[in-house]
Amino acid sequence: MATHVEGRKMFLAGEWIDGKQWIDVTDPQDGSLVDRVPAATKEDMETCIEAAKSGAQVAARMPVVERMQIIGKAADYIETNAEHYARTISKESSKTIREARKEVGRAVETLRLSAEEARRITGETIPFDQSPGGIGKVGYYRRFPLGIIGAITPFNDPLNLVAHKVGPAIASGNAIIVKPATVTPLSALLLAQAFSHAGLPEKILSVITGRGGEIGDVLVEHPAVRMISFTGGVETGLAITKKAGLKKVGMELGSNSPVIVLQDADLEDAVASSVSGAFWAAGQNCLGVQRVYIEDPVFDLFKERFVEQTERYIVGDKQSEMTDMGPLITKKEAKRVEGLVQEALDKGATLETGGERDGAFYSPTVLTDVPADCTLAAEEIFGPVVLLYRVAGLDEAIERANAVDYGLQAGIFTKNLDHAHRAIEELEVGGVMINDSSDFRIDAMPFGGVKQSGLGREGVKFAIQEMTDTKVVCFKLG
Ligand SMILES: NC(=O)c1ccc[n+]([C@@H]2O[C@H](COP(=O)([O-])OP(=O)(O)OC[C@H]3O[C@@H](n4cnc5c(N)ncnc54)[C@H](O)[C@@H]3O)[C@@H](O)[C@H]2O)c1
Ligand SMILES: O=C[C@H](O)CS(=O)(=O)O
Repeated sequence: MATHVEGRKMFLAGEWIDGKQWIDVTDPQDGSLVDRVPAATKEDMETCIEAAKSGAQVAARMPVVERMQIIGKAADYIETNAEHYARTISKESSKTIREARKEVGRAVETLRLSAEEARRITGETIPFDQSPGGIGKVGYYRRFPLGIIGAITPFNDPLNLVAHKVGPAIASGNAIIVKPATVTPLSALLLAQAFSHAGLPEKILSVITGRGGEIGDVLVEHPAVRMISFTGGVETGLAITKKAGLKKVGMELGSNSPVIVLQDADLEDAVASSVSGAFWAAGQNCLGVQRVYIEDPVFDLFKERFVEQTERYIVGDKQSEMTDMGPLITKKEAKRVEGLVQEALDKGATLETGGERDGAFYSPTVLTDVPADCTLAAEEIFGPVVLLYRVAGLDEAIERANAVDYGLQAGIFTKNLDHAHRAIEELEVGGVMINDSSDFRIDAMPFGGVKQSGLGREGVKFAIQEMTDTKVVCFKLG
């Protein structure tokens, strides 16, 4: 039943603003109307940026203790209202209520880390007399906020990945303008609500809802915006970097994550971890396990156990405590994934399980014998599909794992330390998980990819470094 909704307001520079036009936010599992948000105009974005100019001055002058208190209060607010936040994530996105609750917990952690790291934004003294010209001089450097951060975020983690930008920005004395994913804006608006409740001064934070290209370009191209912090697909990332001009860009992009399972692995552990990593958030996970390279002697047993566990997944109503996996974000996305699988089957791949679509739902799918020229072998699937490959040994596994344009994170299951260290050295990724799948992250660790998976690093302390510049000070002694 369509619920009557008043429509949310967007958060422009500390004020809740109605829209002149609206965008429906619908539940991907049944198309029901969840809420409406304003369709911001280019003029709204211009207004936002103008307000952020003074917001940036206020933010930079905020004492660290005040930043810590406000961020901490926002975290408390979310924690107190955790179930409401989780229900909102689960209704507007693909996540089951269980997955959504975990995201809320992580967002609280991300904010608490941001409050902590606000007190650790330090510089250091530099011994200038290490050079002849520096004799009689002393000095140091400090870190200063960039000013205005533009943040553009994806649909799949609609709260925590916004917190990963807003928390560090405020901790480091910046103003920040968030353009959340068009299809999942509600969680970002709830984050703004938490900061509004926490007493964040006006004009420091804006959450402006609307379509990416229309208002995104204004944010990306405006010279007063000193960094674009983007999380999303590589095509969008490339479009943004071409338009951004002379400003910092942080790019957290796509992947096609590999996992290696050697014959000495704890097979049950490898299966359980890889199944979870493959189907979390219906595979709409930048760290999702997409390719598994299994050493020949254990391939058949691994495949048998992997398919068994996959077929136990309960797919259905996101709001049910029993459900393991929900829908993709739209029926169109489910059809895209269906087409990728069909292409592989047409080219000779074997369907071990799954391969069925029902509206926006696509069943957890396992393929083997996938030819190298299939799109899903090299590109990001971003859906609940995983490819199993038989390999002769570690050499072949590493070579094939690296043979794609992405490089976010990888996993390897082995008890052999030499093999683990070889994987650490030779896998072309931003993170290697030993005896875990690629799908592992804590919010404090440096996070990001190489090759087409991104530029720069997030993870609270590392995002703060990206969102600040050093300033050197030198005193010539009398
Ligand atoms: N590396 C990471 O940390 C990470 C995390 C989550 C998701 N992702 C990636 O994000 C992708 C899925 O998310 P998505 O479908 O929301 O990505 P997307 O690129 O379609 O959209 C991301 C954001 O960009 C906006 N946007 C779209 N076109 C734009 C334009 N021309 N100018 C400015 N903004 C524009 C969208 O409105 C949205 O807010 C996947 O590739 C996934 O791997 C990466
Ligand atoms: O989709 C990619 C996310 O960044 C992975 S996580 O949810 O932050 O672990």
